Amino acid sequence: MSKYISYERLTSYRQALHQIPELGFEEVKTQAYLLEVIKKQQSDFLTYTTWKTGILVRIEGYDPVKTVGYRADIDGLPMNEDTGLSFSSTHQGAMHACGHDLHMTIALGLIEHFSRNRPKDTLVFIFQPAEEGPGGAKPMLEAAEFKAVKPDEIYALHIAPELPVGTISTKPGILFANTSELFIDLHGKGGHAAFPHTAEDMVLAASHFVTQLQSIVARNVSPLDSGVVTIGKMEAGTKQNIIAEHARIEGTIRTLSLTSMQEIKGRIEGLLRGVEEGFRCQASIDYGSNYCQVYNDPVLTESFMEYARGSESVTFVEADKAMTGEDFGYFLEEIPGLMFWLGVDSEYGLHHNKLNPKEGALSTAVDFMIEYLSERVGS
Ligand SMILES: CC(=O)N[C@@H](CCC[C@H](N)C(=O)O)C(=O)O
Repeated sequence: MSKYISYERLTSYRQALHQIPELGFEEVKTQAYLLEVIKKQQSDFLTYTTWKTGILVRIEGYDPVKTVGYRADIDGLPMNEDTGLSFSSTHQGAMHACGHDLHMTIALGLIEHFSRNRPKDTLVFIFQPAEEGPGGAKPMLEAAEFKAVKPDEIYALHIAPELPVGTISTKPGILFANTSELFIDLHGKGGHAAFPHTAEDMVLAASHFVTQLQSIVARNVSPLDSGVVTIGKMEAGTKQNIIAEHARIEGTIRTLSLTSMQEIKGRIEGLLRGVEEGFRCQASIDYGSNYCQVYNDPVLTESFMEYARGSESVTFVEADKAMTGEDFGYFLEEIPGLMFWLGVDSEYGLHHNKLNPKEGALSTAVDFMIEYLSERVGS
């Protein structure tokens, strides 16, 4: 139960949004739903603009000297939901498996509160598309629509399935890693399964390459540093009795420093040259989109943590760094602020097709952020 907003309304927003997950920059129904709720607020001091499939909502303070921002990401992931929930995704091949349905709902709850309780300073709520890829934060920051409402400080949260409901967690400095997507194509001469000596097998080449990749973090990244190279998708061949002429490997690289990112990319390119030579094929590499680290402003974060420790609405736990990526890092490059984890207690984690966050976390986040933002903007 929320102290400030109807819990039934919060869960109805969340369940409606959960049913219509859309991929990055395709969030058309999501944007329409959010606009429908925003337009219902009937506030004289609330205005909004759209940018691509995103929305910027401004609640003008009654005596403003600064603007405080709150960002929610709005896209889903390309996967089939397997939760069995009555409000499961109605979009085949798409799911809110990273909690953005909760992120949006919490922002709607905050908008509802502050559009009825006018703050002294101005608030801006940012519904940002394409966090999972190709990245909406960077182009949004460059857009005139964003520059017109650019906040002086900014906040965001991310659900944490492993933390209990009622808990929030963060730390000053680096919270999330630098990321780079990774797309590799291998092309060779295909052929008949019965005549392997006349062809170059891209299934075999790709398999060797993926195995070799594991040596990079184990043997090339300092044990005192951190790195991740994960391959999440591999496709090759067309039929069981045809030697594959093409393989595609898709993954992601995560590091805590840009130097390690460059080193890992250099090693991947070196190993690929070996695969080209060893398996008589041609390789191409595309790094897709890259996100900078999420670096929480030390001063704001220390004061946020002190506030959270004294709050009756939450239990605060200091966080460790995580190798997750978030394009909220681009907002933090330009605007002081922070991101924090919100406990949602799900047996299955982020990016799992059975992820099932507990909805009680909506009240925790809405109540805590109403109280914290009220401190920041005055009432
Ligand atoms: C919080 C979270 O899960 N974020 C995503 C961000 C995706 C980054 C990029 N598209 C990539 O895959 O490298 C994550 O996977 O950490």
